[in-house]
Amino acid sequence: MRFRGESEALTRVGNVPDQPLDHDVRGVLQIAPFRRLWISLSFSSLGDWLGLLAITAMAAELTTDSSADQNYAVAGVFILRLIPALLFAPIAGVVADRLDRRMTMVVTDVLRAGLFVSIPIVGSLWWLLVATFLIEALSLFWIPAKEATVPNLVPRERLEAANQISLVTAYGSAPVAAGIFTVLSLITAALGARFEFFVTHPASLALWLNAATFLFAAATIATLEIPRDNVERAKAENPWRNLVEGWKFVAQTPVVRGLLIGMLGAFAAGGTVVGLAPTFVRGLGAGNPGYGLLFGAVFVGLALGMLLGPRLLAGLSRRRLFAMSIVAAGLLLMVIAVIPELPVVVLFTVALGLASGVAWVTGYTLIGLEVADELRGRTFAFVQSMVRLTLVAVLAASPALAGAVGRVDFHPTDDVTVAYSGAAVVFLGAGAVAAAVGFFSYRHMDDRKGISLVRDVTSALRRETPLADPITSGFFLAFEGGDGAGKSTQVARLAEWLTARGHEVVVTREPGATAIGRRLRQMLLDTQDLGLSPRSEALLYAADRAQHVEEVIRPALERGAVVITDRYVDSSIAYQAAGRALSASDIERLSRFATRGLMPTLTIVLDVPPEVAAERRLLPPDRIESESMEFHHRVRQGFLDRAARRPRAYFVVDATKTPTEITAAVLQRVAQLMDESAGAQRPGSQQPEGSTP
Ligand SMILES: Nc1ncnc2c1ncn2[C@@H]1O[C@H](COP(=O)(O)OP(=O)(O)OP(=O)(O)O)[C@@H](O)[C@H]1O
Ligand SMILES: Cc1cn([C@H]2C[C@H](O)[C@@H](COP(=O)(O)O)O2)c(=O)[nH]c1=O
Repeated sequence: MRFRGESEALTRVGNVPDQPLDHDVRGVLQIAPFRRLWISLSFSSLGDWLGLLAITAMAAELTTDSSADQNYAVAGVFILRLIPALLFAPIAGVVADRLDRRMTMVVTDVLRAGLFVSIPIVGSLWWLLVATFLIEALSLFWIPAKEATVPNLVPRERLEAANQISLVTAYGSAPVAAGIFTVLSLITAALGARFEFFVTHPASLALWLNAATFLFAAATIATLEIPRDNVERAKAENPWRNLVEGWKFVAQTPVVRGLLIGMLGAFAAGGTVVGLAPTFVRGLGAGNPGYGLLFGAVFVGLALGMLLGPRLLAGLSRRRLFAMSIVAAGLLLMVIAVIPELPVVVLFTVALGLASGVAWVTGYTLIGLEVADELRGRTFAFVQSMVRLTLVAVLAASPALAGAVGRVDFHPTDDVTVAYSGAAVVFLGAGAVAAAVGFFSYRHMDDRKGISLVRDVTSALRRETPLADPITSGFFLAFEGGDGAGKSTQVARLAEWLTARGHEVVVTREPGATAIGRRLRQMLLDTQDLGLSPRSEALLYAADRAQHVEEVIRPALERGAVVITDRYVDSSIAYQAAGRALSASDIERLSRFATRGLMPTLTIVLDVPPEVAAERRLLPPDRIESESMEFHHRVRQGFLDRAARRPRAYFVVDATKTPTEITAAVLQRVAQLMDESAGAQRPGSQQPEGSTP
């Protein structure tokens, strides 16, 4: 089969979700199928941790010769847990995409249970190592099946909450497992007084309980219905092609590539911390207690990041949040490396964990949101195997690197020397690499180019309506000015000129370009005194604008048309803020809400003294035209002030000139703008930096 293009293989990309992401964890647990998957996951995770503790303990017990042999046996367990990822992860992805994911999870849970039961029964080191390898290989098939299932069970807006609870459960079950293991060890010791078996096999109870958790997990999802999309398409391929298609998809899709690179950078930095933390802490003069503190700090931060980060920045593009958190993690690691004070290091380590937690949960959410069901298993599996590969490489290389670097003395002044350990220097490098990777990832996958990141983050923190996705086609022009300035005349002339040059031109106006807008216009301009308050007036203009953008402007720009509007946001700032003396920032916020931040590329202001404009009037004045001259002077000043603040986005024309002179100036400016944009394809812009609607 031909490799399908990115657009087909990605689900609808929701950089700003239609509905805000819902982080109500209790709400997501009320979705019955997800709740069952989560219960199953909780038991499997508990089993995983318990299994790790029991197997490593038993490996040491089965090797009684010397402590060196015991260390090798335990290290062997860890290595055997990593190797299957390198061998089987790609196949596991194909299985997750082709086969029934529920069956995959049930079968792997049951087989893992059987293997755990067998370890104490066989009771030999070689079988323990073989079983460890097989268990890990089975987990590799279980993980992508589970990860790829979550998006099938919860609506898009709840996916992040589902990932948050899944990840927190997966890692939160570690201390629970440790507690259970301790209690079971005490029970085993007591049983050992009566049964010889428990003296020779002290980890058996833990391993059997562990087997029971896997059986329970399997039973929980045995009857779970998992809706699938396009699974037939994946099945129709031969498995080899499935595999190649998965790799191609990851390699050729910028967002997935960006995600992968970001995750690998983050894990490389994380691996460095894990590998070098003991030496680093020793360099700070703190021994094991300091190491424990640092270890705990990472996990506290991770939990906080997973739970709070995405909620705090709910309105921010997930791609941006992902890349930003990796950059932040890298920078924090650099700070940790250069500050030789344990309390400060612990504090920054919490922050580092927090940033990593955000990156982790966001990365998972992004894959779930953006990768189509039929490719999701392979994508998760690919990410998983690359992450493990990176971890192995970093864990192996970082101590050697730190050793090679050795102690570095830094002399800020002649009589002050600050000594950095090799570990600190490697931390510094790893942090710089992670920050650079995060930045690269940001550039690679940014879905809001042209929108200031600071602006996006601020509005997310303030819980403001997120700006809409940038429009990358069409051209958006607005005419503004007082009543009778000559806008309609110039709009018509410009439209004629552009049409003659082959553009699709949509001429529109405010208020009244839609059915709802026409009714609002009647209310707004009716000279009969309805007692309309300034605030109601502002809201009615904003309502007209929201409808206008949704129904007329956005669709036309998306078609690639040139939209020319006779009045837009600036009229509200000039009339309702300057004219009616309402707060300009209130009106700006209202307009931003109405337009989701869509602003013209160029606003042409026809400037004319109100007295001159009034003389041009042929019809009786409407409600607003009937306002006092002072009002109209404030309005004129309102337009001019706004244009003066952003001269590049405005073109002010002296509208006392003849219509022909004005047209010539307008055409020249528009032609110049279009020439400038020809290379860059400048669309209706999305609130360029520093602008407010
Ligand atoms: N530069 C000009 N000099 C003199 N008269 C003009 C000029 N431009 C337009 N006019 C005339 O002024 C009147 C108002 O023009 P036009 O309808 O284009 O203004 P407008 O800004 O759209 O008005 P409104 O805001 O009330 O809709 C028309 O009769 C038009 O022919
Ligand atoms: C969009 C907009 C308009 N107004 C005022 C300005 C004019 O007096 C009328 C519209 O009449 P026109 O003949 O179509 O120019 O409405 C306003 O006060 N606030 C606005 O946001």
